[in-house]
Amino acid sequence: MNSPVLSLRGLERTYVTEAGKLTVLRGADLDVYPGEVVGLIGPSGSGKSSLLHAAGLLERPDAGIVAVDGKDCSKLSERQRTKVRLSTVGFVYQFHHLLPEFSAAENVEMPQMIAGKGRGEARERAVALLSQLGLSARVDHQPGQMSGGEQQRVAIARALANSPKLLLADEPTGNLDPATSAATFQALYDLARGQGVAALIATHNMELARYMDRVFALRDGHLEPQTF
Ligand SMILES: Nc1ncnc2c1ncn2[C@@H]1O[C@H](COP(=O)(O)OP(=O)(O)OP(=O)(O)O)[C@@H](O)[C@H]1O
Repeated sequence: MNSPVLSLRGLERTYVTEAGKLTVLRGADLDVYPGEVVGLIGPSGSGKSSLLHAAGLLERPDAGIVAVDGKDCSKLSERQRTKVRLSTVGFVYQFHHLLPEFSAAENVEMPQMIAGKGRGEARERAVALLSQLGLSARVDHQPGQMSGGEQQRVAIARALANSPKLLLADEPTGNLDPATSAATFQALYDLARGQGVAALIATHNMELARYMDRVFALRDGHLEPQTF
Protein backbone atom coordinates (compact mmCIF):
# COMPACT_ATOMS: atom_id res chain seq x y z
CA MET A 1 0.00 0.00 0.00
CA ASN A 2 1.11 3.58 -0.64
CA SER A 3 2.53 5.64 2.22
CA PRO A 4 0.30 8.41 3.56
CA VAL A 5 1.01 11.92 2.31
CA LEU A 6 -0.35 13.33 5.56
CA SER A 7 -0.03 11.66 8.96
CA LEU A 8 -1.32 13.27 12.11
CA ARG A 9 -0.59 11.61 15.44
CA GLY A 10 -1.83 12.76 18.83
CA LEU A 11 -2.47 16.37 17.78
CA GLU A 12 -3.30 18.66 20.67
CA ARG A 13 -4.21 22.32 20.51
CA THR A 14 -5.39 24.64 23.26
CA TYR A 15 -6.06 28.33 22.75
CA VAL A 16 -5.42 30.58 25.73
CA THR A 17 -7.58 33.68 25.68
CA GLU A 18 -8.62 36.30 28.20
CA ALA A 19 -11.83 34.33 28.63
CA GLY A 20 -9.86 31.20 29.58
CA LYS A 21 -8.44 28.08 27.96
CA LEU A 22 -10.17 26.37 25.06
CA THR A 23 -8.93 22.92 24.04
CA VAL A 24 -9.97 22.03 20.48
CA LEU A 25 -7.71 19.07 19.62
CA ARG A 26 -7.14 16.31 22.19
CA GLY A 27 -5.10 13.69 20.42
CA ALA A 28 -6.37 13.73 16.82
CA ASP A 29 -4.96 10.97 14.55
CA LEU A 30 -5.36 10.77 10.76
CA ASP A 31 -3.67 9.37 7.64
CA VAL A 32 -4.50 10.64 4.16
CA TYR A 33 -3.20 8.63 1.19
CA PRO A 34 -2.37 9.67 -2.39
CA GLY A 35 -5.44 9.88 -4.63
CA GLU A 36 -8.05 9.89 -1.88
CA VAL A 37 -10.42 12.67 -0.92
CA VAL A 38 -11.10 12.69 2.81
CA GLY A 39 -13.86 14.75 4.41
CA LEU A 40 -13.59 16.52 7.74
CA ILE A 41 -16.89 17.35 9.39
CA GLY A 42 -17.90 18.65 12.80
CA PRO A 43 -19.97 21.44 14.27
CA SER A 44 -18.90 25.06 14.01
CA GLY A 45 -16.08 25.66 16.47
CA SER A 46 -15.13 21.98 16.74
CA GLY A 47 -11.61 22.67 15.45
CA LYS A 48 -11.67 21.81 11.72
CA SER A 49 -9.74 24.92 10.68
CA SER A 50 -7.32 24.45 13.57
CA LEU A 51 -6.60 20.93 12.36
CA LEU A 52 -6.13 22.09 8.74
CA HIS A 53 -3.78 24.87 9.85
CA ALA A 54 -1.66 22.35 11.76
CA ALA A 55 -1.74 19.87 8.84
CA GLY A 56 -0.69 22.61 6.41
CA LEU A 57 2.21 23.69 8.62
CA LEU A 58 0.70 27.15 9.08
CA GLU A 59 0.55 26.66 12.84
CA ARG A 60 2.27 24.37 15.29
CA PRO A 61 0.17 22.11 17.51
CA ASP A 62 0.94 22.11 21.24
CA ALA A 63 1.72 18.39 21.02
CA GLY A 64 1.68 15.60 18.46
CA ILE A 65 3.26 14.85 15.12
CA VAL A 66 2.49 16.28 11.71
CA ALA A 67 4.24 14.27 8.99
CA VAL A 68 3.94 15.53 5.42
CA ASP A 69 5.17 13.34 2.56
CA GLY A 70 6.83 11.03 5.07
CA LYS A 71 8.70 13.80 6.84
CA ASP A 72 8.06 14.59 10.51
CA CYS A 73 7.72 18.37 10.37
CA SER A 74 7.30 18.85 14.11
CA LYS A 75 10.94 19.55 14.76
CA LEU A 76 11.73 21.53 11.62
CA SER A 77 12.56 25.24 11.74
CA GLU A 78 9.99 27.74 10.43
CA ARG A 79 12.11 28.20 7.32
CA GLN A 80 12.19 24.44 6.65
CA ARG A 81 8.44 24.16 7.29
CA THR A 82 7.77 26.96 4.81
CA LYS A 83 9.85 25.13 2.22
CA VAL A 84 7.89 21.89 2.72
CA ARG A 85 4.61 23.83 2.62
CA LEU A 86 5.42 25.65 -0.62
CA SER A 87 6.62 22.51 -2.39
CA THR A 88 4.04 20.03 -1.11
CA VAL A 89 0.79 21.67 0.02
CA GLY A 90 -1.99 23.49 -1.83
CA PHE A 91 -4.77 25.39 -0.06
CA VAL A 92 -8.33 26.30 -1.01
CA TYR A 93 -10.35 28.54 1.27
CA GLN A 94 -14.03 29.45 1.51
CA PHE A 95 -13.32 32.76 -0.21
CA HIS A 96 -11.23 32.58 -3.34
CA HIS A 97 -8.67 35.34 -2.52
CA LEU A 98 -7.83 35.75 -6.22
CA LEU A 99 -5.90 38.83 -7.29
CA PRO A 100 -8.63 40.99 -8.91
CA GLU A 101 -6.44 42.82 -11.41
CA PHE A 102 -5.03 39.62 -12.91
CA SER A 103 -6.71 37.17 -15.29
CA ALA A 104 -7.68 33.63 -14.29
CA ALA A 105 -4.60 32.25 -16.06
CA GLU A 106 -2.30 34.84 -14.45
CA ASN A 107 -3.67 33.95 -11.01
CA VAL A 108 -2.75 30.32 -11.69
CA GLU A 109 0.63 31.23 -13.23
CA MET A 110 1.64 33.32 -10.21
CA PRO A 111 2.53 30.57 -7.70
CA GLN A 112 4.36 28.67 -10.43
CA MET A 113 6.52 31.64 -11.32
CA ILE A 114 7.23 32.25 -7.63
CA ALA A 115 8.37 28.61 -7.54
CA GLY A 116 10.79 29.37 -10.40
CA LYS A 117 8.95 28.22 -13.55
CA GLY A 118 9.22 30.24 -16.75
CA ARG A 119 6.19 32.17 -18.02
CA GLY A 120 5.53 29.84 -20.97
CA GLU A 121 5.54 26.67 -18.89
CA ALA A 122 3.43 28.31 -16.19
CA ARG A 123 0.89 29.51 -18.77
CA GLU A 124 0.66 26.07 -20.34
CA ARG A 125 -0.07 24.43 -16.98
CA ALA A 126 -2.55 27.18 -16.04
CA VAL A 127 -4.51 26.78 -19.28
CA ALA A 128 -4.50 22.97 -18.94
CA LEU A 129 -5.78 23.09 -15.35
CA LEU A 130 -8.42 25.72 -16.11
CA SER A 131 -9.60 23.65 -19.09
CA GLN A 132 -9.88 20.53 -16.94
CA LEU A 133 -12.06 22.59 -14.61
CA GLY A 134 -14.32 23.61 -17.49
CA LEU A 135 -12.96 27.16 -17.72
CA SER A 136 -11.26 27.17 -21.13
CA ALA A 137 -13.50 30.09 -22.18
CA ARG A 138 -12.57 32.08 -19.05
CA VAL A 139 -8.77 31.86 -19.14
CA ASP A 140 -8.25 35.57 -19.86
CA HIS A 141 -11.13 36.89 -17.75
CA GLN A 142 -10.55 38.71 -14.50
CA PRO A 143 -12.19 37.36 -11.32
CA GLY A 144 -14.71 40.23 -11.30
CA GLN A 145 -16.01 39.04 -14.67
CA MET A 146 -16.65 35.51 -13.38
CA SER A 147 -19.35 33.83 -11.29
CA GLY A 148 -18.71 32.67 -7.71
CA GLY A 149 -18.40 29.04 -8.83
CA GLU A 150 -16.00 29.98 -11.63
CA GLN A 151 -13.87 32.05 -9.24
CA GLN A 152 -13.65 29.11 -6.87
CA ARG A 153 -12.59 26.82 -9.72
CA VAL A 154 -9.76 29.24 -10.50
CA ALA A 155 -8.76 29.06 -6.81
CA ILE A 156 -8.72 25.25 -7.11
CA ALA A 157 -6.52 25.47 -10.21
CA ARG A 158 -4.19 27.87 -8.37
CA ALA A 159 -3.94 25.47 -5.41
CA LEU A 160 -2.97 22.61 -7.74
CA ALA A 161 -0.69 24.70 -9.97
CA ASN A 162 2.58 23.52 -8.43
CA SER A 163 1.44 19.88 -8.35
CA PRO A 164 1.19 19.61 -4.55
CA LYS A 165 0.99 16.14 -3.03
CA LEU A 166 -1.45 17.40 -0.40
CA LEU A 167 -4.53 19.57 -0.95
CA LEU A 168 -6.19 21.14 2.08
CA ALA A 169 -9.55 22.82 1.61
CA ASP A 170 -11.51 24.71 4.25
CA GLU A 171 -15.19 24.95 3.26
CA PRO A 172 -14.26 25.29 -0.44
CA THR A 173 -17.90 25.50 -1.54
CA GLY A 174 -19.29 27.17 1.58
CA ASN A 175 -19.95 30.42 -0.22
CA LEU A 176 -21.86 28.91 -3.17
CA ASP A 177 -25.49 27.97 -3.82
CA PRO A 178 -26.29 24.22 -3.60
CA ALA A 179 -26.12 23.44 -7.34
CA THR A 180 -22.90 25.41 -7.87
CA SER A 181 -21.47 23.89 -4.71
CA ALA A 182 -22.11 20.35 -5.98
CA ALA A 183 -20.61 21.10 -9.40
CA THR A 184 -17.55 22.81 -7.92
CA PHE A 185 -16.98 19.94 -5.49
CA GLN A 186 -17.27 17.42 -8.32
CA ALA A 187 -14.66 19.35 -10.33
CA LEU A 188 -12.32 19.45 -7.33
CA TYR A 189 -12.88 15.76 -6.61
CA ASP A 190 -12.22 14.64 -10.18
CA LEU A 191 -9.10 16.77 -10.56
CA ALA A 192 -7.64 15.75 -7.17
CA ARG A 193 -8.30 12.06 -7.87
CA GLY A 194 -6.99 12.36 -11.41
CA GLN A 195 -3.76 13.93 -10.24
CA GLY A 196 -3.26 11.49 -7.36
CA VAL A 197 -3.37 14.25 -4.78
CA ALA A 198 -4.18 13.46 -1.13
CA ALA A 199 -7.05 15.82 -0.28
CA LEU A 200 -8.51 16.75 3.10
CA ILE A 201 -11.66 18.85 2.86
CA ALA A 202 -13.48 20.47 5.78
CA THR A 203 -17.17 20.94 5.12
CA HIS A 204 -20.52 21.52 6.77
CA ASN A 205 -22.22 20.11 3.69
CA MET A 206 -23.30 16.55 4.49
CA GLU A 207 -24.49 15.96 0.94
CA LEU A 208 -20.96 16.56 -0.34
CA ALA A 209 -19.41 14.57 2.51
CA ARG A 210 -21.29 11.50 1.27
CA TYR A 211 -19.34 11.62 -1.99
CA MET A 212 -15.94 11.64 -0.32
CA ASP A 213 -13.83 8.49 -0.09
CA ARG A 214 -13.65 8.57 3.72
CA VAL A 215 -15.09 10.99 6.25
CA PHE A 216 -14.01 11.82 9.80
CA ALA A 217 -15.91 13.85 12.36
CA LEU A 218 -14.16 16.02 14.93
CA ARG A 219 -15.80 15.33 18.27
CA ASP A 220 -14.34 16.44 21.57
CA GLY A 221 -10.98 16.97 19.91
CA HIS A 222 -10.79 13.44 18.44
CA LEU A 223 -11.34 12.24 14.88
CA GLU A 224 -13.98 9.54 14.48
CA PRO A 225 -14.52 7.68 11.19
CA GLN A 226 -18.03 8.16 9.79
CA THR A 227 -20.15 5.77 7.81
CA PHE A 228 -23.23 6.83 5.89
N1 LIG B 1 -6.24 31.99 17.36
C1 LIG B 1 -7.24 31.66 18.18
N2 LIG B 1 -7.30 32.14 19.43
C2 LIG B 1 -8.30 31.79 20.27
N3 LIG B 1 -9.31 30.95 19.94
C3 LIG B 1 -9.31 30.45 18.70
C4 LIG B 1 -8.28 30.77 17.75
N4 LIG B 1 -8.54 30.10 16.62
C5 LIG B 1 -9.67 29.40 16.83
N5 LIG B 1 -10.13 29.61 18.07
C6 LIG B 1 -11.34 29.00 18.67
O1 LIG B 1 -11.17 27.59 18.62
C7 LIG B 1 -12.41 26.95 18.29
C8 LIG B 1 -12.22 26.11 17.05
O2 LIG B 1 -12.06 27.00 15.94
P1 LIG B 1 -11.92 26.45 14.45
O3 LIG B 1 -11.93 27.64 13.55
O4 LIG B 1 -10.77 25.52 14.36
O5 LIG B 1 -13.29 25.61 14.32
P2 LIG B 1 -14.07 25.14 13.02
O6 LIG B 1 -14.57 23.76 13.31
O7 LIG B 1 -13.22 25.30 11.81
O8 LIG B 1 -15.29 26.14 12.97
P3 LIG B 1 -16.18 26.66 11.71
O9 LIG B 1 -16.87 25.43 11.19
O10 LIG B 1 -17.13 27.63 12.33
O11 LIG B 1 -15.24 27.27 10.73
C9 LIG B 1 -13.43 28.08 18.13
O12 LIG B 1 -14.18 28.17 19.33
C10 LIG B 1 -12.59 29.31 17.88
O13 LIG B 1 -13.22 30.46 18.40
